[in-house]
Amino acid sequence: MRMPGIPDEEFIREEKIPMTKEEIRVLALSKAKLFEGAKFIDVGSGTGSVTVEASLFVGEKGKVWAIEKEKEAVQLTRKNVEKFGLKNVIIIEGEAPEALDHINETVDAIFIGGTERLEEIIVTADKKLKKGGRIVIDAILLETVTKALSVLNQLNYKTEVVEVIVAKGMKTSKGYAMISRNPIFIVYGEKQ
Ligand SMILES: C[S@@+](CC[C@H](N)C(=O)[O-])C[C@H]1O[C@@H](n2cnc3c(N)ncnc32)[C@H](O)[C@@H]1O
Repeated sequence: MRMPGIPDEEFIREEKIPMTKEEIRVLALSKAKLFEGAKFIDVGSGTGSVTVEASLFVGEKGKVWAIEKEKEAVQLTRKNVEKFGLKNVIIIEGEAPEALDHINETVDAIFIGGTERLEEIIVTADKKLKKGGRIVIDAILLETVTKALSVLNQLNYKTEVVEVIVAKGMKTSKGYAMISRNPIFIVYGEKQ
């Protein structure tokens, strides 16, 4: 088991594919309440950074599905999964919610970083989630936050939202300058 918090520099990156930043991954996976042996779905895997962190944390007895609709991002997820030598990851090229139908097991937590068609994704994700499991959504837009909360509340989830504002120190000749990371919202709900 490896705790989340891999430095961003350790991932293979591509400029046009956005990555969930290290500090946000740590918080989001903590809100997902992952544990060793857990089953986890990453919707909109992008670079694969969340998939990689989750895979290392749940370990060999756990399982991670990475869903991504863009071919280039799928390839990047695959490169990072290979770089970290992960054997418990299944990559699904396709668009959620339909791509979720390729998963024939119930899981312990679902992370949604790709928020196109969010409402439909949450409703389908709910059917794949065990009771007591969590759906965690990263959002930049206020509208995404209100939509996520509204759908989760309609499904009777116990919901929370946090706004995360992080600044990371950059070493300069005069000392450390704190450079802001984009603020982000993490919405999460627990299935009752
Ligand atoms: C903000 S990025 C995710 C970043 C990712 N967590 C990472 O760390 O690299 C959003 C990704 O979700 C994908 N996406 C958006 N909506 C999707 C959907 N409905 N189904 C599958 N992928 C989706 C986009 O193609 C994009 O790669």
